[in-house]
Amino acid sequence: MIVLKLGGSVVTDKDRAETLDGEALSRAADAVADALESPSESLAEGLVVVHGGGSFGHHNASEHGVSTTAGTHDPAAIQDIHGAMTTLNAFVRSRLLERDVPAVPIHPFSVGHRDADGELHLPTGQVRTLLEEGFVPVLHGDVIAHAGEGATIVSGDELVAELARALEADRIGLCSTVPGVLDDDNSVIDRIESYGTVADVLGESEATDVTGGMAAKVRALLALEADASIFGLEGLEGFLEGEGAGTTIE
Ligand SMILES: Nc1ncnc2c1ncn2[C@@H]1O[C@H](COP(=O)(O)OP(=O)(O)OP(=O)(O)O)[C@@H](O)[C@H]1O
Ligand SMILES: C=C(C)CCOP(=O)(O)O
Repeated sequence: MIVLKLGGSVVTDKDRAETLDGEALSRAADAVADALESPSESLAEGLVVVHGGGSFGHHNASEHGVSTTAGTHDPAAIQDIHGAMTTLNAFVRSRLLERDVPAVPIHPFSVGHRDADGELHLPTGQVRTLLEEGFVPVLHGDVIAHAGEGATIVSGDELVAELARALEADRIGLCSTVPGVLDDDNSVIDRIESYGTVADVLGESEATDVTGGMAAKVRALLALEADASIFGLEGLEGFLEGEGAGTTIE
């Protein structure tokens, strides 16, 4: 099966609070729908979609001083962040449903937690069952219970890594606004095998982002068994059809 992340920076306008990039979201939804109509070998075993926050969630988290490690005990802050993310989740699912993709929601705040060491625990029995029943589960970066911290942020990238591990994904794709991981000359790096070789070019996101931008993505993906790809919207269709796209993280 395939775990696909639609970056928040792709499906939203990251510079304007709570604003969708409707055109980009439609393009992504079209690519998913087309691929599911004549699925490649790995896609035939199912697709889990995770989306990030973009201009939904990051602004709220930043305003409340909440990150992946700094938590809050304020229920209003949790409502703000979770509410923004569930709103975006409804938009993403409705675009997919309009194209007959059987998208259904899973909200990480309701099912997962971090322990006192910050490690993420995410039950996946419901994801597996929904996949087996022919659905496309759609998860999202969220606020999440955190022992000793109240609640912190879990990024879509962390969820992708956890789902890929637990469900033994065949392929993992992160669709972002960049065509891949870029080197000093802005050329796409083909393959990354270790963090050390690319650490100097990896940075944070250019927009408000509490979860670490490209550096955090590469770190999370390097820890996985299966190869993962980071690519732009133009690479999504090809990736879902089984082709290589953007940067491969081994
Ligand atoms: N070496 C690099 N190559 C490519 N992008 C980089 C690099 N270093 C930093 N970046 C930044 O990382 C961003 C991608 O990370 P970002 O977290 O914004 O993506 P996303 O997953 O699509 O969005 P979100 O986190 O909202 O879901 C790029 O837009 C770019 O600004
Ligand atoms: C900020 C929140 C709530 C979600 C972050 O998810 P990401 O955009 O995948 O990093």
